[in-house]
Amino acid sequence: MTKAVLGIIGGSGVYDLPGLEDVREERISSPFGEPSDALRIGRIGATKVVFLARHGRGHRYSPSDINYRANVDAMKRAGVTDLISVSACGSFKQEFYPGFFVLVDQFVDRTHKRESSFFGKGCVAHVPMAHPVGPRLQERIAEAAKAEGIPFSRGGTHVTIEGPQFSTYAESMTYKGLGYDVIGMTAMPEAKLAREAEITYAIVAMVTDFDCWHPEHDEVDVAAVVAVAQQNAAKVAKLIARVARDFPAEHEACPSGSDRALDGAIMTAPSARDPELLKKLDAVAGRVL
Ligand SMILES: CSC[C@H]1O[C@H](OP(=O)(O)O)[C@H](O)[C@@H]1O
Ligand SMILES: Nc1ncnc2[nH]cnc12
Repeated sequence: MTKAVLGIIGGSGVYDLPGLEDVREERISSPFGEPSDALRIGRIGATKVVFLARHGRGHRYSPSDINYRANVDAMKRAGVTDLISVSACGSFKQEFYPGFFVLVDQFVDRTHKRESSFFGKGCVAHVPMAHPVGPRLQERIAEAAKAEGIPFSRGGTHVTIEGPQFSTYAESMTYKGLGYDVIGMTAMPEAKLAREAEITYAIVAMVTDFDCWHPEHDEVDVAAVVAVAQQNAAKVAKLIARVARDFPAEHEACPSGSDRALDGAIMTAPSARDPELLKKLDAVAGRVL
């Protein structure tokens, strides 16, 4: 039995988690580098909750500069079993308007400048990613959104671009034509790393704009994103508080196998493994190493 600990990574406009009680700050150092900020560790109801501002407080890190590995590793070290990512995104669908929450369950990774695995030379692993979002965790978010009267939809594909620039019109039309639902700059490699760390992952994609494809809306800019993200912050806090209050004491087994993702995933023979890398993997892969 594993005690459930809920992790929250807050994105643009979400640098704190109102409602978190008995809070202490902890700077967790990771062998993969510096997390974006100190973890804020507290509780909501009976659930232990660990909050991290993805870009750091004051929004210091651009999507390409965030140390995603350190962030996820720090969450793992803090005991997080279930991770909810809160992320601002552009929309490719008329019905996903600014203020709407999309509980996406698929990702297309178009990033190219980020460390996207804890594993590598001296310890090679391949985890399954077909179903990157934990359906039970997502169900809990959906139930909470319903109870709080927040307009949301379940399912959808998120394309993660490198940024930091927003997309060109041609890119935007291409993603829309491919049937993608929303666009952001941070969901990948976060979701991949959570899977490698055997943390169940779900994402609340908060629509802030229509990117630049929509004939009746101005192209996206930071002011528009920030204005909507700030309006959404209170809704997000209510949503997370509800999820946390209703969270089970013990981690629920994930139907996608996220909590057992490393079973059989490591290819490198024990005799060929690099002891230095194994040391760094103590938290992420300690269960199987
Ligand atoms: C401020 S606009 C672009 C920025 O906002 C989103 O951040 P996050 O996913 O952390 O909420 C987007 O991915 C970009 O990083
Ligand atoms: N249109 C957009 N493209 C990429 N990231 C975003 N974050 C918020 N809106 C976005």
